[in-house]
Amino acid sequence: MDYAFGETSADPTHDLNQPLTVLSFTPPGATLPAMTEFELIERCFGGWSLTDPGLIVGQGDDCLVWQDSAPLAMSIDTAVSGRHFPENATAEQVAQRAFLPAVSDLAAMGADPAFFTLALTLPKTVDDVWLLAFGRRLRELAEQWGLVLAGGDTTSGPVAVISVQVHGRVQHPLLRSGARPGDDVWVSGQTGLAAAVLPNILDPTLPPVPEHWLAAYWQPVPRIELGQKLVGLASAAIDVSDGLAADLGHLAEASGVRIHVDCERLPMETELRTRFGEAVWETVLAGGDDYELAFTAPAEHRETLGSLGRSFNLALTRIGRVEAGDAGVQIRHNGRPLTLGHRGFEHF
Ligand SMILES: Nc1ncnc2c1ncn2[C@@H]1O[C@H](COP(=O)(O)OP(=O)(O)O)[C@@H](O)[C@H]1O
Ligand SMILES: Cc1ncc(C[n+]2csc(CCOP(=O)(O)OP(=O)(O)O)c2C)c(N)n1
Ligand SMILES: [Mg+2]
Repeated sequence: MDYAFGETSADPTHDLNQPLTVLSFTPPGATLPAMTEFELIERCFGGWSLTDPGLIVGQGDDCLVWQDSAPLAMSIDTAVSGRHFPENATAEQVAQRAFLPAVSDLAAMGADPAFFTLALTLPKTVDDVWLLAFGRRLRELAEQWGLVLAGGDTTSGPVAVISVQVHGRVQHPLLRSGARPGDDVWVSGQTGLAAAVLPNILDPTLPPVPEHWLAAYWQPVPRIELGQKLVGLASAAIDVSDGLAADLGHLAEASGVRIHVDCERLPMETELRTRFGEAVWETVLAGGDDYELAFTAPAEHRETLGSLGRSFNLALTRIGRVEAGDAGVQIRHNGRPLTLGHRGFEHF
């Protein structure tokens, strides 16, 4: 397979409706620039300005060594070409799709970003132009979200596979297991946009969709600040990667509770409803790739959560309630149980 990453552009958010231009790949058989693997890694991933006193030994040795005063939350996520991002994604888009969902796991735990490691498997056809663009965008994101690149691993392989392990400080982690009967169920922002736009991502000849739908897929916003503010308010939290119904299901099982969701309460822009009709419920509840936070909280915190959302200019919507009963999620639409064809993304 010819590996096709896209052209690099100065502004990765620019004109997301345009089809991606594919280029800048060394054709099979052509010679790569005379730079060794180590020189390339050093040029792309070395000398980043963001640093932290906790990093005692960084890139260049067999292990990194980190010392921290607080407990660290750690999570690893893998992004696979053709599975988590399309094969023709640009270098910048690949950086975004690999990094931002990983950071979202820190948000779900209420953790404060500290550092990350990066495991890269790349096809041999990747050239230095691609790698430099990938490194540049990753560096911007790392600075924006406050994660020091502390180490990693680079190999070749048949397709691009990028693993990002994130580490964040957390004294009182938000867990999936704290939901209690009587709690409210909340979600941040709006789910369904990234899933709604996936067909257009895979086939750019489809009619254009709103820019912010494309941005929801290409540049999800980890809810780091919200996660930290939820410590002490939320009883349980999870980030929505697979689908709202599936991820609330994980939370319900971990907490041993029954979660009821009212479709009428789900935050949803009119355009989504108009385009998808009745299929909208599956998009919003089972689409995935949202990276919003779903959480539970005692009813006494309703007002505080309302003003918290307003202070961030981020919708926080009460979408249901927690009850005692068999662990799981019950969805109701117009007072009747709604059965979805599926509840979220599954790899196998
Ligand atoms: N290959 C694995 N080895 C050990 N633990 C795993 C593995 N894959 C997933 N897990 C654990 O299962 C839990 C759920 O994983 P996952 O669905 O990937 O969570 P998330 O959506 O937060 O990334 C996590 O606690 C994770 O550490
Ligand atoms: C090209 C492409 N096809 C399909 C999807 C949809 N998709 C792939 S993985 C996934 C779920 C999230 O990924 P996963 O590896 O399960 O993340 P985790 O739950 O571990 O955070 C979704 C919705 C996508 N993002 N890109
Ligand atoms: Mg994971």
